[in-house]
Amino acid sequence: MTFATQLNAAILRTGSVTCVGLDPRLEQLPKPLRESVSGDRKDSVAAAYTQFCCEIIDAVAGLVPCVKPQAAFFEQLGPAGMVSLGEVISHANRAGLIVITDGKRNDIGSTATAYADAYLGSAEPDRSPWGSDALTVSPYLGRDSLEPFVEVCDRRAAGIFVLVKTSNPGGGYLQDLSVDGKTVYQSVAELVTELNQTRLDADGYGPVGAVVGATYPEQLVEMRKAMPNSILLVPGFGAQGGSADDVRAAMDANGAGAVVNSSRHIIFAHKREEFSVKADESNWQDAVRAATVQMNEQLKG
Ligand SMILES: O=C(O)c1cc(=O)[nH]c(=O)n1[C@@H]1O[C@H](COP(=O)(O)O)[C@@H](O)[C@H]1O
Repeated sequence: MTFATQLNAAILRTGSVTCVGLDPRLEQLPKPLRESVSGDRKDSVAAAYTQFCCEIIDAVAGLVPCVKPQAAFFEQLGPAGMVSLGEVISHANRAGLIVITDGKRNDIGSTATAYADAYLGSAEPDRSPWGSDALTVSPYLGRDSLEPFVEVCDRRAAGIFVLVKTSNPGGGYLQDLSVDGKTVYQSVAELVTELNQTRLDADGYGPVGAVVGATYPEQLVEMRKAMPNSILLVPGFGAQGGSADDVRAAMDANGAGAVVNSSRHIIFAHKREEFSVKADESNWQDAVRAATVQMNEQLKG
């Protein structure tokens, strides 16, 4: 089964398009985990990140189709953080969640192949060492930097999400530039659609997905039409201000074809007043679950 087929099936099975972003930050961890850390020792922080993310996975398994570990927060800890990232991905694999590793990688073709080999594919027999089902990828180096990823996607039933229109305020600096009568993000969308053409599943989706931010609802409508064969990864919901109304256009007629990411608003829900937890924050997982259910409901409504 291809990546797109699997992700759409998981969306329909769970009745959810929520993607839970795993972006751990030491200072925002719930008390019991913060207190388990000795000093600022990186291996101790990494152990807390592993426990935090694995318990989030246990709390949301069955409620959502996928999780998105953000590699940056693990890399920040050095080698111990990378071990933690590997453990978190494996735990999500075992919990039956689709894993989109957020690394925003890319390079010249031959190096891109190494990134693709490293990250893409969770299924035996040709499982990648990181074991993620998909990876976020930058298009900045051009078509021949994306093709190696797509070839590995073909071999390992994996997917990529190409940065098309990002959620950050400064993204337009390059993405909105006009060249030959179209913007850079529109040109990237055309390339994404082209790469999918010979690779469509029965529902018309290919392995090349696209990132389009919830913070640009008009462009989201435009990009849904421009990339009918791409699963959209829509970040920027919640903490960055994106609302359910802003992302409604991302989903197809079946309510699939897109996932909406929220990181801080779900994983640090113990800090939100509406999800009050005990003073010792020992039941922080209840807040994670409640915030996930709330987001699912908002996106259905
Ligand atoms: O590729 C991404 O996931 C991504 C693309 C983008 O345009 N904007 C964006 O915020 N992201 C990521 O999505 C997550 C958003 O986190 P929250 O703002 O806490 O929900 C972070 O891991 C970002 O790196």
